[in-house]
Amino acid sequence: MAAPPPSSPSPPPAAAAAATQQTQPHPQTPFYELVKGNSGIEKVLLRGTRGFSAEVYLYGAQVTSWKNDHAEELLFVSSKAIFKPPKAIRGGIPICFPQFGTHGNLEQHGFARNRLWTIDDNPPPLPVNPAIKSFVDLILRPSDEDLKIWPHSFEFRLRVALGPNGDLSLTSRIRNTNTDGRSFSYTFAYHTYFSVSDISEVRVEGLETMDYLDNLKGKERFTEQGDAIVFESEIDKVYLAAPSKIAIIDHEKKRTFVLTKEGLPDAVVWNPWDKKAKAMQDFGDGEYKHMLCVEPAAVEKPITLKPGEEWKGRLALSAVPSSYCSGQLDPLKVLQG
Ligand SMILES: O=P(O)(O)OC[C@H]1O[C@@H](O)[C@H](O)[C@@H](O)[C@@H]1O
Repeated sequence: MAAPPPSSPSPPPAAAAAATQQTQPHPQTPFYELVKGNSGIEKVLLRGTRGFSAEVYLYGAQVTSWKNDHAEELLFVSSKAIFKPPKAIRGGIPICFPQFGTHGNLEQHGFARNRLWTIDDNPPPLPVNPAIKSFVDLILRPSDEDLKIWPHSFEFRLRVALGPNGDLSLTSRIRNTNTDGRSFSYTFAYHTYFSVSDISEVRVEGLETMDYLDNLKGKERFTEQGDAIVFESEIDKVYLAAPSKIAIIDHEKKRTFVLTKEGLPDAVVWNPWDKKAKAMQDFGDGEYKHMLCVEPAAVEKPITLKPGEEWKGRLALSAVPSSYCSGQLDPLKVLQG
């Protein structure tokens, strides 16, 4: 379903004003295409200017592709990913809601990532950059089965937008629609899998000196020491109160990913490394070398919403050439370009 291009017939003068209103693209008019993806599941294609593109599966509202103007894939999706329930798709940007990881009694990472979302063609207005022409709004409401495992009524709206410079943004709006007066609490993450040339050539800046919970050590709290984060073995850490900008610098590709997060205090960093990779059915043995998850999240302090309240959490991603000399620049200057 592609949004119609603005047409320009010559209506009679009296009808001209009304016709213009109907045919001019409103800034909120979504420009996307709906096509069949793997396993026959529908996916949304977003196409930006200069060849930028992104894909979003209705299954999990999961972004599975984000390409730059050279058609290079910027996100990692496993060659063994399974595109059907009940598994979440291994790669892209799964959404963890209403639980991150094992921080609660639900299945790992909650159920939003393995539910079928629908397109919301009439979402409540969201302030939008008028330069953004390619976006889609998706919505998830709980089914009767979901209400049995998490007895709360909610509306989860996700907007995925492709900016004029190829930036990708995800805006989540979660509303408590309980009619019995009850609040609910949840944890959340954008479980973003970045594609990297070689994990040993990658560093993450912005998280140094942060406190973190180490999932490999029973969620014990530690403080990161020293410089930027580099990778030599399995990592599974939840950095607490992380800055709003984090950079992933891929030296071999000469590419820097810049993540900007709002409403999401924490950031999870995960790479399974060789042993865990082998144990995962939907992940290739050597694929850990070519991916890194950096996941803007709200983990340590769950978010609580009273009935009628809405929360917003946003992630913006950009991929820029790194004109970066290791250790010689202030990371903040790198982040600000
Ligand atoms: O295999 P899953 O459920 O997608 O989870 C993958 C990983 O996701 C990370 O976010 C968690 O911190 C890890 O503990 C977990 O192993």
